[in-house]
Amino acid sequence: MSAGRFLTLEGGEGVGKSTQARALAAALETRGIHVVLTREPGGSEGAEAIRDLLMQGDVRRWSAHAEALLFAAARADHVEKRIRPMVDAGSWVICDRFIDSTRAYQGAQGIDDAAILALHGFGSRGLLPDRTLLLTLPDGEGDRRAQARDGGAADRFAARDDGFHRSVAATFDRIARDEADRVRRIDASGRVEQVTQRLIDAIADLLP
Ligand SMILES: Nc1ncnc2c1ncn2[C@@H]1O[C@H](COP(=O)(O)OP(=O)(O)O)[C@@H](O)[C@H]1O
Ligand SMILES: Cc1cn([C@H]2C[C@H](O)[C@@H](COP(=O)(O)OP(=O)(O)O)O2)c(=O)[nH]c1=O
Repeated sequence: MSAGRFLTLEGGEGVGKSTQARALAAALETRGIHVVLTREPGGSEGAEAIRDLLMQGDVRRWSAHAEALLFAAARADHVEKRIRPMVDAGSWVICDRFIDSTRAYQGAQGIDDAAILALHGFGSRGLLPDRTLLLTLPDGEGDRRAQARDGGAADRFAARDDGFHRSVAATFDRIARDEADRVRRIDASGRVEQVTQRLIDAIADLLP
């Protein structure tokens, strides 16, 4: 049995993460790879319960610190109950958002990167993906795609200003620069199939 792998997709809202997670899973399945598709927050029973706490209610329901702990707790459950067991069993796990989303989004709320990584070390034993694919679009393009998808429906996280989104994008960029072995920036413009091909090229060295 060949080794399992853990891949994550990251980027702002509407860049095409969930579309590409499905497309990449299908492309890998045609190569005979068993794929598990999952997402955060959520992905295991306990983590989905925490997702409901995070996504519903008033924008000010949680303090930034409480929110960082909830994301870390959800991830700890997801890693222990689902991600690690599936990778250990030889599957390729593709996760729509992971630790870099916490660093970007909770970082944009003033939570220190070192504190987020310390929580990840404790809760998820510091598990990092074999490869992280950071989808990028010009400013505003992801928002337009997300608005076309969601119409007026909004979760607790939708109503944030441009400064917040710029900070999120800047942190993703910094992580991609600092951790270039793990993280690859992918141009998410163009047709879905073109983007999927870029993703496959960016994991070519991991393929069996
Ligand atoms: N390459 C693409 N070109 C145009 N529209 C796209 C493309 N990829 C995804 N979309 C559409 O954009 C919207 C957001 O995509 P989605 O995969 O839900 O993004 P995310 O998971 O990053 O929020 C969806 O309506 C999706 O169908
Ligand atoms: C995983 C994760 C998500 N989030 C936020 C980002 C999104 O605004 C929100 C929900 O993510 P998601 O459902 O993936 O939204 P989208 O499809 O629009 O990308 O949760 C964090 O703030 N921290 C995290 O650790």
